[in-house]
Amino acid sequence: SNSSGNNLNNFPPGPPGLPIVGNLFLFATSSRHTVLRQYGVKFGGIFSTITGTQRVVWVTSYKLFREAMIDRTWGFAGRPDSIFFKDQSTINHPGIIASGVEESSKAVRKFALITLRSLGFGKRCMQDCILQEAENVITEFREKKGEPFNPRNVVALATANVIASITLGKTFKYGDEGMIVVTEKINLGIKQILIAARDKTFPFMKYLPNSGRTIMAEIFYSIKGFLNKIIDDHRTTHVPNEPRDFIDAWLDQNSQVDKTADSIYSSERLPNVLIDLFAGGFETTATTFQWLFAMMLHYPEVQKKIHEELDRVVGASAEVTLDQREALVYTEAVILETLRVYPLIPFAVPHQATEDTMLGGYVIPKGTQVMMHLYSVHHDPELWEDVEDFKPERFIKDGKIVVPEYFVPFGAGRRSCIGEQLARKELFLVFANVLSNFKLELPSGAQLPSLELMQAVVLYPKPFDIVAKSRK
Ligand code: HEM
Repeated sequence: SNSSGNNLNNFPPGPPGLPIVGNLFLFATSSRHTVLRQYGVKFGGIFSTITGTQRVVWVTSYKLFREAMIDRTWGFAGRPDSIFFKDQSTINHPGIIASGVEESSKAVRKFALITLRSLGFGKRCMQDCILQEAENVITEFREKKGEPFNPRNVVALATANVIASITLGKTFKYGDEGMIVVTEKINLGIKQILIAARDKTFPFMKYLPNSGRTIMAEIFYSIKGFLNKIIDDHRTTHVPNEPRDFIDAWLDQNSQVDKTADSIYSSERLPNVLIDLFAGGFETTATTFQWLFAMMLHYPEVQKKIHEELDRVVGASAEVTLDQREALVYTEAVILETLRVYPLIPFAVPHQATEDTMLGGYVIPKGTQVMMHLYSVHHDPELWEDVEDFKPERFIKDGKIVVPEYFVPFGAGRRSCIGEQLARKELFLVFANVLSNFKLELPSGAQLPSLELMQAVVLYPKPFDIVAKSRK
């Protein structure tokens, strides 16, 4: 097989580009998701762009997304080196998000998936951790006493704490060193990714001082220092085979399952895996809450229906738990519809062809970066009726939730999100309990939250304030 990456005889065509900057202009526009979708329609669900020296293939139709992620199994399960910041540690001991398809990486991903699931049923039950954080959110909202506030920081802390309790066995308060590390530093790192990767896209840039790389190196150093202290504490308090959290589970796996000197469950790898759990799970979930709140302000009739359902199923005073999830059909449908309209990682995490692989009749050479434009799939008028409307009912059939296979906010296949179950439980428990306690309103005189999509790896809304009126 041709692995040189130069086999362009049967490569997907694309819009014409300008020299050097190529199709970079495409991504400068704030409506870039609409632009990408339109190119997808024009070129039949797959096209290519050029930025600097890099050719990128874009998949926009569900049919080809499915072919790439499901039918081709490992064919597109790689990750391009260029877009991630890598130092010696992440190259030799990769975490999860940027790792390739070596057996060790597959094993670590599988271990993380199984461990997240089993911790959910264990002593430190996932539901208890989440309900504790929902309680904190409600307390914070109540303390605003009906004054306008930006809900972002409150839900961000709650979301970070859910992951912190499952992985590190502890939670944080505002201003804690830990809170700053897990929310601000890891986030700053995500934002620096693109800057740090510049010199791969434009090779001449490696001769310029690259502040992105320096900042990333510093960020990683301080995050790891912090995590290693927590890991050391675990080593002294850890009881074998009674994992309290993800770190304990890792230590068990290292000492009992894999005794080899170069264990894949090594101390060097653990902080990199933990960082990826925060990087994958924090901003995504926190931002979904912001979109949910924005929807409540935009569609008061939707909020009214949720309140009616909560009052009918749960009653006025009780706490909402997972036992009621199946009965709270409309509330669940609102969460699904929000994720449809605002898929938080609109082009998933970049993929890479692991070998020359067929897709849509084209040959995608080994090493090519391939992007799955989830946003296009979720906004395809041939799949979704009244595609531009916010319509939770589309997920309800005969009084039950029905999720079509082309609903893919978590991706699909070998590299799909490992936090989906956790995220969906968290979104449900926190959102339902907040709405059970409050009616969310627009501050008087304020404009409705903007629904414009900010330009970033994650789909952020512009900041907005809400008023939380107590219902109890
Ligand atoms: C609303 C919440 C979330 C959304 C929308 C979301 C979405 C996604 C998407 C689209 C991907 C990339 C799939 C691909 O590359 O094709 C992904 C990967 C990932 N997510 Fe999530 N995610 C969410 C929450 C979480 C949570 C709570 C965690 C962890 C506890 C998590 C951990 C990860 C990890 C580790 C990966 C990388 C998997 C891999 O590379 O093999 N995510 N997520």
